[in-house]
Amino acid sequence: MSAVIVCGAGGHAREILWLCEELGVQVAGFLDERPEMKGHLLEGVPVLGSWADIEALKGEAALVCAGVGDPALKRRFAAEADRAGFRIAPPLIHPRVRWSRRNAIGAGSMIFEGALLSEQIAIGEHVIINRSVTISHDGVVGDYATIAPGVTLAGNVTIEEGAYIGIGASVREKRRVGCWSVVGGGAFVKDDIPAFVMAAGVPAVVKKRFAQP
Ligand SMILES: CC(=O)SCCNC(=O)CCNC(=O)[C@H](O)C(C)(C)COP(=O)(O)OP(=O)(O)OC[C@H]1O[C@@H](n2cnc3c(N)ncnc32)[C@H](O)[C@@H]1OP(=O)(O)O
Repeated sequence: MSAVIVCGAGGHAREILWLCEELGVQVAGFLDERPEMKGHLLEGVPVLGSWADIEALKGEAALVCAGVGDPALKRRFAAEADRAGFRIAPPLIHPRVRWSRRNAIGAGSMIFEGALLSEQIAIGEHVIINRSVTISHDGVVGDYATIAPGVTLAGNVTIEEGAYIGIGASVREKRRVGCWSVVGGGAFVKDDIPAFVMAAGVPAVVKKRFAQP
C-alpha cells in the first residue's frame, strides 16, 4: 500500500498511526485545518496543514478520511477528498482481527485490534470498527458509521449510514439503527431506532431528535 495521510490529528488519528505501524503502512502526515497545528509533530509524524498544503502529495499518498470519530466530519472530509481528486486508502484491518473472507469492507474503513466479524458482513466506506467490537452474521454497517470500542451487534443487525454506536452498547438480532442516529454508551437496543435521533439506556429509548443535515 502507498503512504497515507490521515484526516484529523486527535487521539483517534494517533491510534490510526499505531494501526498503520502494525500493518507496515507509512503515514506521510496528518491533515488538520487549524492553522496553528501546521508543523507540529505527532509521535514524530508531521501535521501537514490544510487541503492546500497536502495538494502536492496527491500522487504519492492516499487519504484516510475516517481519522475522526464524528460521522458528519468524516463525510465532509470524504467530499473534500473527492473534490480534490485524492485516492482513498484501502481498508486498514489490524492483524489480530478475526474476519471471515466472505465479509466485505469498503475503502477508507478500518478495524482495530480484537474485533471479531463473523459471516457475510458488509461494511461500507469510511467506517470505524473500534477495538473489541463483535459483529455477528449478516450484519450491515453503512458508510461513515462509527462503532465504538466493545460494541456487540447480534445477527442480522443493520447500522445505517452515519450512525454512531457508543462504547459498550449492544444491539439485539434483526434490529436497525437509523441513519445519522447516535446510540449512547452502554445501551441495549431492543427495538429499532429511527433515523436522526439520540437513543440511550437499557433498553434504549429516544432522548433527542436531530435536524436532518
Ligand atoms: C477510543 C475512544 O475514546 S472512542 C469514544 C467512545 N465514546 C463513546 O462511545 C461516547 C458515547 N457517548 C454517550 O453515551 C453520550 O452520552 C451521548 C453522545 C449519547 C449523548 O451525549 P449528549 O447529547 O451530550 O447527551 P446529554 O448529556 O444531553 O443527555 C441527554 C439525556 O440522555 C441521557 N444519556 C446520555 N447518554 C446516556 C447513556 N450513555 N446512557 C443512558 N442515558 C444517557 C442523559 O442522562 C440525559 O437524560 P435526561 O434528559 O433524562 O436527563
